[in-house]
Amino acid sequence: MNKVIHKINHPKELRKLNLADLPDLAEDLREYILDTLSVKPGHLGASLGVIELTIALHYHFDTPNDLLIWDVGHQCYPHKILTGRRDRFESLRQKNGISGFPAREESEFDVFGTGHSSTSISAILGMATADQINGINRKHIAVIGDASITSGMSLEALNHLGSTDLDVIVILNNNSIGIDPSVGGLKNHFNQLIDNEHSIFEDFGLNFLGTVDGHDFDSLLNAFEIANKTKGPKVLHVKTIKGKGYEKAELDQVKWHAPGLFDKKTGEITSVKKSKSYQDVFGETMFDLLNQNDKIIAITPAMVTGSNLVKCQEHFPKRVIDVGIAEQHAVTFAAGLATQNTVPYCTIYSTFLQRAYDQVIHDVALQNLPVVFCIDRAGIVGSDGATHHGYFDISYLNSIPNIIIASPSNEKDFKNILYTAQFTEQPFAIRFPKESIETSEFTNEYEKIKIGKANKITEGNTIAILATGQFTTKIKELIQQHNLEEQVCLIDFPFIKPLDEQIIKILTLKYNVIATYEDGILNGGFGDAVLKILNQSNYKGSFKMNGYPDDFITHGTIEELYAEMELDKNSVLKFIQSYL
Ligand SMILES: Cc1ncc(C[n+]2csc(CCOP(=O)(O)OP(=O)(O)O)c2C)c(N)n1
Ligand SMILES: CC(=O)[C@@H](O)[C@H](O)COP(=O)(O)O
Ligand SMILES: [Mg+2]
Repeated sequence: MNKVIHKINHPKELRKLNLADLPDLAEDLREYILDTLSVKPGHLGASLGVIELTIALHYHFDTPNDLLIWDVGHQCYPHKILTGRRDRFESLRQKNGISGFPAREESEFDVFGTGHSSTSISAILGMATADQINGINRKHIAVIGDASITSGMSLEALNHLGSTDLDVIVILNNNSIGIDPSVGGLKNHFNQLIDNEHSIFEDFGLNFLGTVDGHDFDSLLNAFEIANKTKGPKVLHVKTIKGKGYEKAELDQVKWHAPGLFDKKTGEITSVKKSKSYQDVFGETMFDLLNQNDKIIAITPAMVTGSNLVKCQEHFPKRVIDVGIAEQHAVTFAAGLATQNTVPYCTIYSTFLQRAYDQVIHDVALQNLPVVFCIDRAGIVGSDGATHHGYFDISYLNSIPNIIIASPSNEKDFKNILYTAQFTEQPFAIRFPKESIETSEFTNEYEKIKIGKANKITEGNTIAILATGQFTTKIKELIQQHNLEEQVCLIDFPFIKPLDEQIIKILTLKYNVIATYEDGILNGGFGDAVLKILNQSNYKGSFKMNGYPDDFITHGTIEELYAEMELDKNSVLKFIQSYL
């Protein structure tokens, strides 16, 4: 307990340390983060890379009065530990524990909630503008990574910032990598940035303060002194190493971005892979499709590994394109591809696709272009929490004309839907969760699936349940486990749009109880679409919609969060039994 880290409950105490104590504090922080993350999985590499930077920032600036924002926020663990959350750090990303990202409701030091990249410069500029209007004089600092600063929002904010006289400090934390190796023309520019050479930042109208070693306290603190004396908006280029101080994490920065459970001593990653996942099926199938049809092009906005496209990219380097953290660009880039006799599969996590909503409408659906959207992490994602759950994609896509929305519940359907999508002449969205998948015999004989058709799984007489995606799987297992085949009529909807209206109308003639299950927010979702048909059919029975409430869902395990929303298997069973 006599370590330096145990003396710091607030940056005020940090600022009392001698400069010579800071390396020891950095060592303590590194060990503490490694010890914790080895048993409580989270984002490791980025946090290890900013330990010295974090200490120097809280040492030099008067936080929380001076405002500090961490872009993406996955690198905020040293920040959280130094700002009064050391003893809660072991609850990281767990239910009722601290979030894995900065969160305003969690601490006055978390001045802006992050999780999606490239928001920090816009937000800090907003804060600095407000302070100028309110006559408040303090420092405004945004820390943003080399991949995140190339995103559209960041460039929009830099352009605006350059037109102001605000004393904002943008710290570019350049470790030359995103989750995967960063891409784009600016990467080389950043890596060639040295002190007195012209930089792109001056073109934006910003002061460029030069390049410093982000692991050297003297260089950092000296640079902050210069920043304080430099009027107007400025950029400091800080070079860091992702995973700094833990050899395995430095050597394999992609894997150690978020390694899961690991043995700190041996560096062995001990997380056990569960059964086959939707992501496994997606990666396998995309490989087949790219192999079968040389017009197919897979696009990912900086999530090659997360979207399971590494093998595809190795084999088809010209047709698996990482556009960087640029979801809006990814969608309209796909739209352009679709106009010229190629078949784009635009692969974006549900939560990140939110950033490209207008592009889906204006550039794809309005022109009825055949872009295939592979929407991964649809539904609850677990410990990443509210900023990363795929809540809204059913709702936000359901209201767009021309678009097909598919939601497969098993391996065979998933493969055949991905296969079928290449032949359709309109926008085609396929959503799938971060879950294990119901495997099916598949002889690699792909076949076209009938779009819009629902499938009857069981023919029970008492209650009709209409489900989609992973809820069909869950409920099918429940019916089998509890021998409810006679009571429950389960209908699987591999397509949410167009909806199989005919089967719904037939159900209204036979069942007094109809229910829907979907892994998405109920506002404007699958259940709402079914309700519209029931109303048109003048259905008099009882109808119950099951899905996410009109709220934001926090972090925890997927099972815990579904139990909280009464969408876990026990709750579904109770629901069914209440009608028997
Ligand atoms: C809008 C958005 N797209 C994608 C992601 C997924 N993501 C999280 S961290 C990351 C890479 C960030 O790289 P960089 O900005 O260089 O920061 P570093 O991890 O190197 O500190 C990505 C793509 C995200 N959080 N937000
Ligand atoms: C910080 C960030 O946004 C990504 O690292 C995200 O957490 C990836 O999610 P998966 O772990 O589900 O790929
Ligand atoms: Mg980086």
